Amino acid sequence: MDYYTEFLKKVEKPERLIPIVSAVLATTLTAYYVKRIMSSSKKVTYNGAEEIPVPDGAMYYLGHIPQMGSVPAQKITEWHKELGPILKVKMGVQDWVFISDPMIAQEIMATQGAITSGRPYLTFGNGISGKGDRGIVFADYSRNWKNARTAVLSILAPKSVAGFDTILQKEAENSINQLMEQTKLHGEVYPLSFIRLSSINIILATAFGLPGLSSPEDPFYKELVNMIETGLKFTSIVGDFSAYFPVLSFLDVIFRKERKMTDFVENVSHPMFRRMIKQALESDQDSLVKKMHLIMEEYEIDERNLVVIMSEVLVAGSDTVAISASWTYAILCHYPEVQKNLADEVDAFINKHKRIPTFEDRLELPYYISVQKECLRYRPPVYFGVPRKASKDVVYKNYIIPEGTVIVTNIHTLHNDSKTFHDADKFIPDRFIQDTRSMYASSNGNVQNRDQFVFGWGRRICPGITLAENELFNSVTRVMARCRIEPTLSENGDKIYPNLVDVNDAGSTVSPLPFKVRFVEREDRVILA
Ligand code: HEM
Repeated sequence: MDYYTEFLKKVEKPERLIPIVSAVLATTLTAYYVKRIMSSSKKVTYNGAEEIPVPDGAMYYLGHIPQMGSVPAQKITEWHKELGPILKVKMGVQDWVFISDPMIAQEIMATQGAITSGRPYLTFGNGISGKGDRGIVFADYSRNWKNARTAVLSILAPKSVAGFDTILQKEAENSINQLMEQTKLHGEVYPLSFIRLSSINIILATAFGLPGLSSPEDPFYKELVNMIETGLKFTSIVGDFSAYFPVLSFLDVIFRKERKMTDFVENVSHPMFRRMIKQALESDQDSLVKKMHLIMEEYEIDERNLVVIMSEVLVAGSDTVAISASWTYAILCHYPEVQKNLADEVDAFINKHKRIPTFEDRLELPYYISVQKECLRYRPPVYFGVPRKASKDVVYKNYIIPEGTVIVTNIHTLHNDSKTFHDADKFIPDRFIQDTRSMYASSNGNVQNRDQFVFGWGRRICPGITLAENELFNSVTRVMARCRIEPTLSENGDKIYPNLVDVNDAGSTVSPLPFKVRFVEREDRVILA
């Protein structure tokens, strides 16, 4: 928004815009002619290749961006309905290929993964924070990325995550206590900040071996949230517009884009992570940092790379889970009968085993498994995942996806496709009742039987699936054991339910609009706590 604010200040004095507008026009025209000359000379042709369908109305240089509205995935879903499961959209000067069919996604993103596992260049992720091919999330498909990923997987793989069970259970318990306390104190609670606190605490504990923070008011929590939000802003289209509209890159100089990003990285974010890594190494607790430290030399990870990897793990691993849990609570609030079934299932487990279930016991809770999968399907926390880039020309049937094209699976379309999910627009809690596979197993298994698409594909599939699944399991089953999620009440006593229709699309994540609910202690609970 900084850029906009500064831009608007200039708009208030239109005469100051004249040089900018003239430069845009001049550069745009030059770019147009250069591009025409280049595209006529550089075009690679394949005999018999068909054009990938392109929606109408692309504007010169802006492409389809002006048509996309505040939730681009919804527009792309409309285009898929009209043009089929694979289409090409102009994002500024970049070509993005969108895929809405699981079989096609599997073929392109996984089977042909050797040439589709790159990431597009982003000024912040690649040029400034991860410069020198460091990091994991934004790093291009390279030896450095492979080393970083192997190191991260050594602690996020299912067996390693089991070692964090106690921490995960304690955090879930703390979070529920806070949600219930807030409800008692204020009559209602806005759950996202408490859930977010819990998911940040889990990363602090597992990745850094650091103690959890007790409240969203904690200054360090606020620092971390600011760090996460600023990083996300810098990687969004608004924050990095010259990646999409290179002709406007001179505005970066005016708005000091790179300078701001560098200041943030060198003076705020990296120093903070260096401090956290130092604390982690001095702590008695086991952690991802300690494990990484031991294998850094073997995997050629230098000190700056460790800082980048750890900052990306914190960002990738906290908001995604918090938003998934928020959606789950928002949805369950609308379905008291589903809450009742979940509570009955958890109660039956507690009566039988005289303890609360843990993730290891998940097979005894098939209804919970189904409901959680359905919540992720019905309202996924991400629509585009993390975009990929073709590192060579990709051939799919009669189509060619040229080298350098950005490739995205549109989870919004895929989850709303009635060929993949019957009555896709309905919340059907027992949709997955026959399928108790873990999300990890389902995401990595045969695509024909796959029921999870939110974690991506192939070589770059999310390495945090089991941690995410474990966190959600502990939180949701514990909430159901202890309380009911109820709507808030207006002054007249009318019930106010969370909005499940409109979303807050932040680019990398899609969360519910801010909502309040009540976590009301169940009088018929079978645990006392
Ligand atoms: C519900 C929660 C989560 C969702 C929906 C999610 C989703 C995703 C998606 C779609 C990708 C891109 C995959 C691709 O390119 O095909 C990804 C990558 C990644 N995720 Fe997650 N994620 C979640 C939780 C986590 C957690 C808990 C962690 C770690 C603590 C994590 C760490 C990462 C990392 C490091 C990458 C980059 C992998 C790479 O580029 O090789 N994620 N995630």
